[in-house]
Amino acid sequence: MKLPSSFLDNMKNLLSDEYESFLRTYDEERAYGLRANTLKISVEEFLKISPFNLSTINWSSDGFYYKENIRPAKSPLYNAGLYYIQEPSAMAPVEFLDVKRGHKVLDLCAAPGGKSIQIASKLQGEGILVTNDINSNRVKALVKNIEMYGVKNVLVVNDSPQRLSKNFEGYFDRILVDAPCSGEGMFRKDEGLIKSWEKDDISIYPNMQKEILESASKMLKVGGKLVYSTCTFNINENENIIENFLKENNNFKLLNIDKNYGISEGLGIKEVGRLWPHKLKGEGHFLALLQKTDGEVINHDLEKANNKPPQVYRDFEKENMNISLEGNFITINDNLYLAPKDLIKIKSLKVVRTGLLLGKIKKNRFEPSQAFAMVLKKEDFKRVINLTKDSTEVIKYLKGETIFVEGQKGLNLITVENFPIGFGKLNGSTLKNGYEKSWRWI
Ligand SMILES: C[S@@+](CC[C@H](N)C(=O)[O-])C[C@H]1O[C@@H](n2cnc3c(N)ncnc32)[C@H](O)[C@@H]1O
Repeated sequence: MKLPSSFLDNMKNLLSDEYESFLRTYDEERAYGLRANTLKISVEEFLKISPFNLSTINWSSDGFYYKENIRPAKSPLYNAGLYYIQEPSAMAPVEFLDVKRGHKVLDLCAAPGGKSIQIASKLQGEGILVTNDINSNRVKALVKNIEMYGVKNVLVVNDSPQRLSKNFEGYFDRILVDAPCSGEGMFRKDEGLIKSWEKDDISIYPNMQKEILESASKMLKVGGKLVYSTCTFNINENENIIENFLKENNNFKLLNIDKNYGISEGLGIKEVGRLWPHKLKGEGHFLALLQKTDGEVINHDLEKANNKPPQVYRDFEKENMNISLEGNFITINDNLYLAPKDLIKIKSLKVVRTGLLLGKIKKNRFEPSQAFAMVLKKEDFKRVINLTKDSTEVIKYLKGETIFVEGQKGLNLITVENFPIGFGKLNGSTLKNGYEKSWRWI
């Protein structure tokens, strides 16, 4: 791997005695990780059905290393949203955010959504997750992941931190700022990033990070906690950002990150955490935990809750389901959503998902969405066709092909090893494939 000489000079300056040992990591295998999605499966149950050889990641409650030769995205269990593939050190920021059930949490720079899903699994369906990214292309991946992993209590937003801060002043218990950065910790994972690092002007990041953190801080409640993280080694994007922020915001204090599992002190700041590839099995991350100690307490106007769904939706439930959903139903452009509770009135923000997208209201019927299938349990649906993870049928289903199976006529929930992956309509033994087109295997 050919690393830019200016990068190596910077690292030598930062690491002095440790530089040689850091440099050697580029000749070693990188770390591969995945996290069980505890919204759908417990860690114990996951380990029972997982076909992979896994070992524990110490700083994560549900994260595991896997070996390079395994391709976990090629198992149908992945499409059931049972695990997320995530670089091991990227699992640390949410572990230190101290998210509790019922919290209101913001993930401000969220796409493609690995850390949002991790936050959602800590919330376990209680409270609310607002997940945002400014980049409209990357938001598409964020939406897909939110849906595939079965997150319901969510607002997906595609807007700027500044505009968000006008809506959510003093609203959140927890905020994650996983900031855009020069990505120096990603070189082993993606060599293409070395070229971008050389080509791009990385000096733009500190100002961008400063502005994002400033907007984020306005949205935190008094007493609330914020994690600022990056996947770069550059001190200007890490310790210096925090030092400068604390100088300008004396209503914030820095909390200590426990230095277990090979996590190190920061450069010149003891409280922050550094995950170095030469000190633990991970590609590298920086994280700082801040708490707001003082500020204005804001009361927000809440949206009217408990809107009823249209009758066609209730008819659909009666015909197909063993459960009936309760909550606040909202229709936007013929799309029916189950909105999160305690939603505040939103003014002029680009919201792409207001809770769970249940489906489309057509003239006199309701058509369920892929996202709806992904939040169900097999016992919620009247007709279920279960496929085994190693069957040719499940692969064909994921490719969008017609399959031939036994079952009851009508709309069926299709499951793999009893975990939902989508819908299909059975007529005789022919299953019309309902798997979302944009999710299909190619
Ligand atoms: C490090 S990545 C986030 C990774 C993500 N947290 C995850 O775990 O999957 C940083 C993200 O910040 C987004 N971004 C860049 N500028 C931003 C801004 N001003 N406000 C919000 N997001 C921004 C980028 O589009 C990018 O998706």
